[in-house]
Amino acid sequence: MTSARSSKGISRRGLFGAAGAAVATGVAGYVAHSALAGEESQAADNTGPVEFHGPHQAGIVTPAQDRLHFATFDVTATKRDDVIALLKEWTAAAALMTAGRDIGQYGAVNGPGEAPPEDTGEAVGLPPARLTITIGFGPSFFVDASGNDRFGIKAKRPAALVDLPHFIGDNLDANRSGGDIAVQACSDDPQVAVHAIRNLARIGFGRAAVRYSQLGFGRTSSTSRAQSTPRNLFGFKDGTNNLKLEDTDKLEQQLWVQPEDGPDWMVGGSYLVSRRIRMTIEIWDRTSLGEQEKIIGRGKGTGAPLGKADEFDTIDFGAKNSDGSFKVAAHSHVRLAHPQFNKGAELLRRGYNFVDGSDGLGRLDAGLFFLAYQRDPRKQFIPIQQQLSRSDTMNEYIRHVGSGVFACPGGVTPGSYWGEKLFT
Ligand SMILES: C=CC1=C(C)c2cc3[nH]c(cc4nc(cc5[nH]c(cc1n2)c(C)c5CCC(=O)O)C(CCC(=O)O)=C4C)c(C)c3C=C
Ligand SMILES: [Fe+2]
Repeated sequence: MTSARSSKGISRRGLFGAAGAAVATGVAGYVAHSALAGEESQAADNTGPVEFHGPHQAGIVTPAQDRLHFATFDVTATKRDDVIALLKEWTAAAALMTAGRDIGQYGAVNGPGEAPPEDTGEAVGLPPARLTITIGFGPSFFVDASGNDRFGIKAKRPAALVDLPHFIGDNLDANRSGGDIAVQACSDDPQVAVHAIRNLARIGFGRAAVRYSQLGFGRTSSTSRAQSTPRNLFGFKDGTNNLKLEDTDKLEQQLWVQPEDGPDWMVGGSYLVSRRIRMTIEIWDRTSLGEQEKIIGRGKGTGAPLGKADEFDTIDFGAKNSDGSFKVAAHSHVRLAHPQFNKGAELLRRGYNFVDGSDGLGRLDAGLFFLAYQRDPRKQFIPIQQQLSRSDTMNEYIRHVGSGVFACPGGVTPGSYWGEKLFT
């Protein structure tokens, strides 16, 4: 694997340049459509690359892209050196793919005719479309089920990387939970995100096997104030009161692992909790508008807190209706999840809508693939979810069916590889 393409090779970006006029027309059409709909227009150009290297991994505060392909891997290699080699190869491939290039020396179409191509090819001609690839290590990467040190890194397992406890109502499928390594690929083009996971899986053959993967087709949060707030499958704006990349001080307090937290290899990193949350949307769709708004605690049209007019108005948790009940109900989702009732804890939510066909009983297998980054899950996701699982009136309409927790190290510098500090 080389970082430079061969003189024979054609980069995807090169091909994209040739097709630039057609794509530009598409972008212009999209903006015009948005303006007609009265919506805030998205970033003007979602086709370009996102820098892979930096102090933090891309794909966390990066303005949330529209598409997700998430996968977890079980490491089948048993030797430490094989794992390191895999991480090096994955890092090199991720750097190329996020730059919009084929992987390998010869890419998809320029290699010898006798060998399988190094790159699977379905992204040839596509722009990078803001592809980010983010990696995290699960508890099982450090120790096996018997507590044995798998790769000589047991002592480096962060205290914050706890196994998540059982929450009331959990109905977890082991085949959609856990995993030694998680990879989150996000892009504004679904084929680019799928290509990324597929090629990492291909590189991993014989050393790491896909445990499960999840496609997401629409973001359910905004991670920048420049983005409009999208809607989840309940039809509500989701991501209004999220941590945003502009909140730099808060990100240090709530998102990024600090030197005093340790371990060293996690400084500048963050912990990811993933939850596959099935939504019983057929039942939700028969629930009155008033009840839906009471459950969430916000208006369905505006996204404003109940009793307020605008989406970003401050929530008044003391405001009451004439019957003495709280305008933002005592067991509403936003009240129970708000930092005011969680010792100040916040999350950077980065989830996606999913519909994976139907379940054989005429119900859509649909929901929210919840992804949340944080500085310490023991102080953030766990207590918030304990409170939600006990009292949230939304629980009647959702079921947590998959789960994972991963330590995502700090950013990659040129010449280093994902998790290098964990192995040195
Ligand atoms: C444990 C954390 C959370 C889970 C699990 C969760 C699931 C979940 N949420 C929605 C829809 C909405 N959530 C909203 C706000 C919100 N949710 C959480 C946490 C979890 N949600 C937080 C911390 C917040 C912010 C609360 C606040 O500070 O005001 C909203 C309102 C809009 C917004 O602020 O984003 C909606 C809508 C669904 C459908 C869901 C599971 C399927
Ligand atoms: Fe929520």
